[in-house]
Amino acid sequence: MSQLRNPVDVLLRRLDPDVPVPSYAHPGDAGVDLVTTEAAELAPGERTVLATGVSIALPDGYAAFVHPRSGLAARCGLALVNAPGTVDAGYRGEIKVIVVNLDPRESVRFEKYDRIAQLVVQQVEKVRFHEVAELPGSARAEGGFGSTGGHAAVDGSTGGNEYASVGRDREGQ
Ligand SMILES: O=c1ccn([C@H]2C[C@H](O)[C@@H](COP(=O)(O)OP(=O)(O)OP(=O)(O)O)O2)c(=O)[nH]1
Ligand SMILES: [Mg+2]
Repeated sequence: MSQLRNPVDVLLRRLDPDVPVPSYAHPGDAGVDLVTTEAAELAPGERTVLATGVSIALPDGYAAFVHPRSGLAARCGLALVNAPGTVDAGYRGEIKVIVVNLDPRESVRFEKYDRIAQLVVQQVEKVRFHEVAELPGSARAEGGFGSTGGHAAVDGSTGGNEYASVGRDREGQ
């Protein structure tokens, strides 16, 4: 693998000596894979919290985000309940992955040290909130939750149509 450009140094502790130190599979990758230290089987609809065997100390101003692996999502219907999970810079505990089997029929089985998620480290801004009585205007104003059209509103109404489907996004164009 070629050298990474200006990598950020992150201290990592292995809580299980057989867990690999996470590394990028390709130089341009955004995430490093995390493994699980426990075998598990998830029935359809079942969720569990899996240990990864690592804890980290991120520099201040950074956070790590636990993202799903798309291969597992596509093949097994595996999702992360809280995707993306947020690992705070000050968190020193073991990184955990909250998985759910969204497949309606098949169980998902993990063996020890299977790669189950990926960790993306990013810089995060800190903000100061200033309370005001009125916010400045904008083109979007308060429009949201489907205000640009093409799908059902969140209140359950279908905007005058008898059905709601993602396909209406295409039909409306
Ligand atoms: O997928 C995740 C999400 C979070 N965490 C850890 C790191 C994070 O710093 C801590 C707290 O996460 P979060 O703030 O999302 O959870 P909370 O329910 O708000 O807990 P807390 O009250 O401790 O902030 O839990 C994980 O290991 N995996
Ligand atoms: Mg929190």
